[in-house]
Order: sequence, then C-alpha cells, then structure tokens
Amino acid sequence: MGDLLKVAMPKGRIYKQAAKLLRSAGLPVPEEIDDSRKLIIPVPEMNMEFIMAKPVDVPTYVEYGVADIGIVGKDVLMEENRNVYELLDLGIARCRMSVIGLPDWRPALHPRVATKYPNVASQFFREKGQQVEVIKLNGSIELAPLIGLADRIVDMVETGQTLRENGLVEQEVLFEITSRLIANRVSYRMKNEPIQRLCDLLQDTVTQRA
Ligand SMILES: Nc1ncnc2c1ncn2[C@@H]1O[C@H](COP(=O)(O)OP(=O)(O)OP(=O)(O)O)[C@@H](O)[C@H]1O
Ligand SMILES: O=P(O)(O)OC[C@H]1O[C@H](OP(=O)(O)OP(=O)(O)O)[C@H](O)[C@@H]1O
Repeated sequence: MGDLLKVAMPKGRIYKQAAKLLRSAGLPVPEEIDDSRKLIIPVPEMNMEFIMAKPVDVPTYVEYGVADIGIVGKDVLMEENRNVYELLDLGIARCRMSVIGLPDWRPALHPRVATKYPNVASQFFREKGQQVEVIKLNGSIELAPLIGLADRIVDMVETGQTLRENGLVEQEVLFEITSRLIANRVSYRMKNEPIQRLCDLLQDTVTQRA
C-alpha cells in the first residue's frame, strides 16, 4: 500500500460535482458521505482520507500541509492567494465572477463596491485605475445595491436567477470560474506518485467530459 492521501474536500455545492467527477474517474467514493455530517472520512478503498472543509478554508489546509491535496473554486484561490500548487482545472462548478449593478447605474462620486472577494475586487478596480471603496460582505451580496450600501457588487453568477429576481444586471465579467485540484508543495514531492496518478486519471476524465 502506498502513501495515504489527505484530501481537503469542499462541503456544499462543489462537493456533489466533485464526488460525481471522482466516481466517473472510477474512484469508489462511498455514497454515504453525501449526506454525512462526519468531518474526517477515511476512504480506505482509495487509500485516501477526506477532510470535509468550508470551501474558503481548503487552500489554508493545503498550504499548511494538513491536507496533501484539495479541491477548490478558482475564485477562492485568487482571493486567498495561498502558497499551493494548482495542478488541474476540473471543469466543475462552473460560474463567473462579475461586476453587477442596478440597470440605471451611473458612476458615483465616491463609488462603493460590496463583495465576498475584497482582494480580487480591489485589484480589479486598481488595474482599471478606478478608485472605489470595497466593502466586505459574507453573503446575500445582491442586497447591497438594493438597499444603498454600495452602488455595485462583485459576485458570482451561475444561472442569473439571483440577478433576475432582484432586478440587477451584469456589467462586466471578471473571470470564468471552475474548481481546481491543488496540492501542498512538499506533499507534491514526497507523495508525487499517488498525486500524479490521481491527477492523470482526473485529467483523462475531464478531457472525456469536455
Ligand atoms: N452560483 C454559484 N454561486 C457561488 N459559488 C458558486 C456558484 N456555482 C459554483 N460556485 C463555486 O462554489 C463555491 C462556493 O460553494 P458554496 O456556496 O458551497 O460555499 P460557500 O460560499 O462557502 O457557502 P457557505 O458560506 O454557505 O458555506 C465557490 O467558491 C465557487 O467556486
Ligand atoms: O446566478 P445564480 O444561479 O442565481 O447564482 C448566483 C448566486 O449564488 C451565490 O449565492 P449563494 O447561494 O452562495 O448564497 P449567499 O452567498 O447569498 O449565501 C452567489 O453569491 C449568487 O448570489
């Protein structure tokens, strides 16, 4: 038996798609994990241990080496800026990060932008040479322009339903987002064989799906 791989798995919307991808790559992810509240799940059939993490924390566990590899959205990777290897675009949990406002938006004298992604948003507007005050929120970001906290937001758009139901419009797409396979830098060297094997297997599956 080779090295055990500790895998930081994001709970929530990415998990379902990640489990499906691993299963279609032939890996026996047990069905009972899907509805479990257990946080550390041994998967001996795969010589892995899943660490069920809040998505935004996945790069932290991987940087510190308490997880060898992890699955995380590109949005979180860009915002958190952790020292990890990005190994593979998994092509799952596809959405985009956009600038959003009310349809009658006009440039404000002191523009304010609300977002879950203050680092990404600040860099974006800085590069455009636009001075904006960035306000960090943790959810229901679309509220901000509706109640006057900010005149625009930077947030995720998938189906567009949230925008439609709240009368908001997308002004500009910053990035297309998918989930990525990441690795701890030391683990990538010390456990290279199993990590590379998994990476190749997933790459084949992702290519076949495309
Ligand atoms: N419609 C979407 N809205 C937000 N994130 C999406 C969407 N579709 C895919 N994603 C991906 O899913 C990740 C967020 O997953 P999820 O909503 O489960 O976590 P979360 O935002 O931390 O939620 P919570 O705070 O409720 O735990 C994002 O990082 C992004 O990569
Ligand atoms: O284009 P759509 O398909 O409508 O998806 C986009 C919405 O989903 C996410 O919110 P989430 O469900 O994570 O809720 P929260 O961030 O407000 O907690 C995101 O912040 C948008 O509000």
